[in-house]
Amino acid sequence: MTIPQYEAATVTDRPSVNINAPTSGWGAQDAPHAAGTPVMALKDVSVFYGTYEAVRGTSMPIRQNQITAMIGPSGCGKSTILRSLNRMNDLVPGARVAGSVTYHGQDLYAKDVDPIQVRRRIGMVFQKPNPFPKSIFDNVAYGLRINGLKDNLSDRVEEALVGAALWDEVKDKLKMSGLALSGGQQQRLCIARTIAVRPDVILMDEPCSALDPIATGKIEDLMHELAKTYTIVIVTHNMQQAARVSHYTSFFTAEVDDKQVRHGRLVEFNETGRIFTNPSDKRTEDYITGRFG
Ligand SMILES: Nc1ncnc2c1ncn2[C@@H]1O[C@H](COP(=O)(O)OP(=O)(O)OP(=O)(O)O)[C@@H](O)[C@H]1O
Repeated sequence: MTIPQYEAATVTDRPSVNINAPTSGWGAQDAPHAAGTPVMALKDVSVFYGTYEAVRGTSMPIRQNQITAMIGPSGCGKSTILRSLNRMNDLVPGARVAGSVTYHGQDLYAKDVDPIQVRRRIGMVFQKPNPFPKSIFDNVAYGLRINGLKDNLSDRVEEALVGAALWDEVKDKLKMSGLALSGGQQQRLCIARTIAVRPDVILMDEPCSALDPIATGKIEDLMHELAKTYTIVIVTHNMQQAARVSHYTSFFTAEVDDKQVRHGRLVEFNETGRIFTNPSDKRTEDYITGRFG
């Protein structure tokens, strides 16, 4: 396995962020670090569903204001690892995370860390656009209201819709149901809902797989814009998409053990240009050249 080393010290030595402290500002403002420094780090992370070890031994950094893509064949544990980054696996009965996931140097899984605050700082956009059956305005205001961020609600909703490149299309119909929008607009509405609470990191689980090429292009353009403010991790089945949008890429595969059980493994993590032009591992090369997967 080829995983270039990175300096964990750059994460752990940095000033601490109190994950549990509710904030009304940008998460990144709490820890104004230069683009490219690791904001999160996985070290030897394995995720279990009951006794089944779905992914084993994953180590990689997630760098500030960069887009990190996770690619690999179906069932190799990309979504499982993505969900471990904001404790979404806590919601799956029997799921357990071993190893260390840190956010600004703090253990995300420490007993005193509040998973609700974790998910506010590390937001998530899902594969299928999932607006609530509420108005466009209320969809975006939802997270603000439940986090008690009720000041300047209209301004914040507008700011989020502008940030999600949806404002011009919906500014005259904010009371219309979010469900009445097109699929691509719904996904941008979900992105607006996610950024309204000003997270630090945005996790995206195949955000374009239900969208047509034009809507996909808009989300990809938006990701470039969002990366100026946020750190983004995206799971994608689409290698061209990973090559187009991401700065770093991790390639996962599934290994079969002696008992014929499949376990996801991170094969290679590197700058996206390297992964797609000069991968270190033969398995990565075979995958990106379409020889398997
Ligand atoms: N809730 C769950 N309970 C039990 N096993 C699960 C659960 N979720 C995922 N798995 C298993 O964990 C392994 C990794 O699944 P995961 O969805 O993370 O892979 P993936 O690489 O994201 O796949 P895909 O690209 O098809 O979405 C698979 O064997 C899957 O069946």
